[in-house]
Amino acid sequence: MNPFLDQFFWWIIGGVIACLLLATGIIYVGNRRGLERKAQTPEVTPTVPSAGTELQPLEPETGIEVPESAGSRLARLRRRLAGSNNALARGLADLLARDRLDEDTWDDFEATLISSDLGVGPTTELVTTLRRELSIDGVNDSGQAATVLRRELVKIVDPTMDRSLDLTGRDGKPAVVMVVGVNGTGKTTTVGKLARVLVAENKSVLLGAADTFRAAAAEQLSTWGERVGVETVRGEEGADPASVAYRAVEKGIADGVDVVLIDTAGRLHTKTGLMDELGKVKRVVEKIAPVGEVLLVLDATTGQNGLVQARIFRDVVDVTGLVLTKLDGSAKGGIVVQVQRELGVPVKLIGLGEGVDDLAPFEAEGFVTGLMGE
Ligand SMILES: Nc1nc2c(ncn2[C@@H]2O[C@H](COP(=O)(O)OP(=O)(O)OP(=O)(O)O)[C@@H](O)[C@H]2O)c(=O)[nH]1
Repeated sequence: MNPFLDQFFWWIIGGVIACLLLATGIIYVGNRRGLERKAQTPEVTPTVPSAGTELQPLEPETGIEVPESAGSRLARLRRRLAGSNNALARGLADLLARDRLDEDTWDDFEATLISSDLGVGPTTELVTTLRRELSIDGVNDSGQAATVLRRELVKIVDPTMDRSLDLTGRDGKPAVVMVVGVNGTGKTTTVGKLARVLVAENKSVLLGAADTFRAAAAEQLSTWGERVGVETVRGEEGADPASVAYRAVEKGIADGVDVVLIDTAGRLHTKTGLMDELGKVKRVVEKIAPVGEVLLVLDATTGQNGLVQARIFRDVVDVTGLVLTKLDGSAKGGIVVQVQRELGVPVKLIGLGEGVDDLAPFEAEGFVTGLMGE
């Protein structure tokens, strides 16, 4: 063969092999990046609604979800609370089904209430009142006892407390709601769920990701917002949370939104520096708009520890309302009474699951129905 053609032939072969190697390399690197991205993707609150949650319709043109309407959400969550298979409901039902209310029954009854985190004080008070009421009326029948118990429980949960959220902005400025609490109690999830509730009520909302401590938190919050067409103001990781909160409220004022919801970083109530930082976030925001609500998120499953946290948060940021999360499947609902008494602040919202619309306003009657498993 002509040596020139021979050389040309080998150049072509070499070129083809080089191209193949290059292509394989590109595919390999691409796949690796994809896998790495997947591994780094923050743990976002599940987008799959929990059992019983109706699928949310999408607005066809924007891809934005339309949150569940208030009526349907409340009916569904009431059913969940009432039907929740919690130990207290079972315990009370079991006691009330007994033929006679003797001393042993009362002791078991007291133990059941204490194990639900109702606290020794409220339990003793409740049992004393019940025994007195039942003996005055000569009731020894479990059906009637249930009626009296229900009434007394509602009384100690206190239906007279004002549980409405202050969502009226002052001087034409947006209402500002700050959400605080220790790590992992459900702050970001609550802010996301609350944004959905407000959007469903036709309010314009802006989110402030003042949790600059955990990079994934801002991402998680933005995801919640994007799903319902709500913007999120974010800062760099490690940025001053007070400045992010300030910028969010500033933008909220400029955009004329109804409500700015500020998510803050989870912090241990025992860390003085972090608690001071939280006080600063509130003070800085209040330079431009009053903070109408400071919601303290407590995990219902943490029991007594929740009380200790609540006291310290109250002292630092003047808590105006409590959000009790993870009440689904928790037998510790009695904590509602203790924490309200301790702080003199009402439980305003309850979290009843990981589903996107599993947040309900708290109301004494419905809650007691749930406790009694009715
Ligand atoms: N079962 C149940 N899980 C909940 C509820 N609310 C929140 N969670 C879950 O609790 C976990 C923590 O929620 P987050 O919202 O990330 O908590 P956070 O307080 O913002 O966490 P940090 O930013 O680390 O302080 C998530 O897995 C949520 O899905 C609830 O009402 N019920």
